[in-house]
Amino acid sequence: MRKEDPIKPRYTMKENSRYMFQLAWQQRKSVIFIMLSITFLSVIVQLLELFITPILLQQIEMKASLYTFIKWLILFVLLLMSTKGGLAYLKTNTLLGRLNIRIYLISQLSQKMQQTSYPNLEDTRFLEKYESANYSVMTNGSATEIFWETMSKIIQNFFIFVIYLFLLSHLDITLALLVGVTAVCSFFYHQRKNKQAQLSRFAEEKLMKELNYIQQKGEDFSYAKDIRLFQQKNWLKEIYQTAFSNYQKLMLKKESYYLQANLADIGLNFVRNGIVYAYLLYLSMSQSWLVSEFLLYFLAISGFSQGIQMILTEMSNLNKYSLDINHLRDFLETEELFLFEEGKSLTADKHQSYEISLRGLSFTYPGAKKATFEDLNLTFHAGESVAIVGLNGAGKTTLVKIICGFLDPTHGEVLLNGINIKEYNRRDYYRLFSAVFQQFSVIETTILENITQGENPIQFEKAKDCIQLAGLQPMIERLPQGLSTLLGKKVYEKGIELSGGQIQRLMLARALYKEAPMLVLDEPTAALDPIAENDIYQKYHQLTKGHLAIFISHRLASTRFCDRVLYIEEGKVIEEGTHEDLMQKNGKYKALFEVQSKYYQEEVEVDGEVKNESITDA
Ligand SMILES: Nc1ncnc2c1ncn2[C@@H]1O[C@H](COP(=O)(O)OP(=O)(O)OP(=O)(O)O)[C@@H](O)[C@H]1O
Repeated sequence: MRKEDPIKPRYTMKENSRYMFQLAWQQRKSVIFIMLSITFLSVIVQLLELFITPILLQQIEMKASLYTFIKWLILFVLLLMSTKGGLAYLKTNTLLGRLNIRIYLISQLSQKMQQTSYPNLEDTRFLEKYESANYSVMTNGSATEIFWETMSKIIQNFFIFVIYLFLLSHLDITLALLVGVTAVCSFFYHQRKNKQAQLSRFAEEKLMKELNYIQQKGEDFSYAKDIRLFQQKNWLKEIYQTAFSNYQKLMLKKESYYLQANLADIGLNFVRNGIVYAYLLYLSMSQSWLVSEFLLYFLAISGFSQGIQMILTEMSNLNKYSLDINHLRDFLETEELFLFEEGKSLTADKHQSYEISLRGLSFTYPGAKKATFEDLNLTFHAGESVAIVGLNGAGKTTLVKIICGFLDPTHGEVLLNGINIKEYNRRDYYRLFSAVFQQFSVIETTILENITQGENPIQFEKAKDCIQLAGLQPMIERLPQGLSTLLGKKVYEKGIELSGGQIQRLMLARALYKEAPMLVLDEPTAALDPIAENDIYQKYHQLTKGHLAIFISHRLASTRFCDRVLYIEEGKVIEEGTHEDLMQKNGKYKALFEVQSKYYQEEVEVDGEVKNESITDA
């Protein structure tokens, strides 16, 4: 479990501020200029507001003419109107720029998630880092956007502080000191309470995650059937309410800290103002000031004290935002386990031969007590098709993840034509594989784009061939929009939902379109009916000739098309050979095959007649 109090931040407040300025300089320079202009105009407004009443009052005291009085009044009103108008304009104008910077950071986060070394995605600490980083870009009030407002307030109040200090030091330095010291005291108290409230931040994030999770699952279409059938409504509601009530308790505690800090502030202000104003009154009486003079100093004192407090409060806010920016940078700068651009480059060439060897390979999942593989030695020869079979949990998918370079072995190595794959740019290595995995990744866009994966220009003829081979053609012909039909209903109202088998065919078409030199299929036909499965495996057999192809399938009919079958049990290859070899061996493979073949009876309708036929005998 993560510690509540964050460890020493990697970057200081100054470094994070510089980071934000550099980012704005690269992405949107106007954000910096507008922030400085807002600061300048805010100082002007504040000074105008300070001087307007004392100067007008002074005109009355000096019995100035009505013309002079009105002249001053109009001057102030015009100045105030133009600066405030300018301020309003700039504040609206800066929003888009700030949003742009935040959106740029969101895209950086998303890219890191999409491209990070695969094991990171299974690492809880990395995922937690992502959650924390996300917090700093989530809304308009998040650190990376609000930073500019805070920075502007700090600079603005610093100028106000200097101007007022100059004004007050002319009057009496004790007064300036008194205001300064009391403001600093109240700041430190505030700071302590803020820190206590901040401590609940990680617990808050965790509870928010839980609440969002339940809410999302409740709205997720793929859960809709189970929720109804298993009557999960009340159960989900109960989980949500428990999390919500914990969240409420936490918020109440947090608010109580803020309340205590605010009450202390009010008390301290009261005492300070009492002392300071009494002293000011004493000075004004002993030195026979004009009312306008008294008013000017009175306003200057409250402005000065407010200025100091604002600087300190905004510095404390900046510190808080800096911690958030730290989380963001920490995540973006998380070291990669694999080599990417720094690795040797590779080009996917479908005419080249590729051989993959596993040497002394052991693999243990992080936190697992038992190794999934221990000292495994295997070679997948160029051009052969290999079937990996075995019972649930034997390690088939893990093996494929290691071969494809998603997981690195804990010990031993994976060699590509004799060279450790760790030396290559991992992104280039991925180009060598076409794959269909158990979990589908359909993007809600057109059928064609799902197959061609953003390739530009699209090779229409190749796409059509792949559709034909994957057996999607009859389905597409029935759709009025054909290949341009949109998939899914989350984004497009007119999108269509595909059946499990149709999605599997779509994934096959996508894998074929990629035309990579090696093919990996992890349960590629699980959602297909036996006739379609048989048909597809026959096609694979022709398609993969000359290419290394690795199949994982629980349907043992598929193994007959393969040059070699590996039967895996508890991370070890216990039987190996052709289908015929293993049948002759009379071992576990044969036993499994016989259990299955009983069910492989199909009814094939030929010319209107229904015939019984066993696929396994075909
Ligand atoms: N991310 C993970 N973290 C920890 N253990 C895992 C992880 N993924 C898989 N395992 C474990 O590793 C073992 C092998 O799993 P794997 O998915 O490779 O088996 P499989 O042969 O593909 O199973 P199936 O036929 O059910 O798909 C199992 O005991 C599984 O619980």
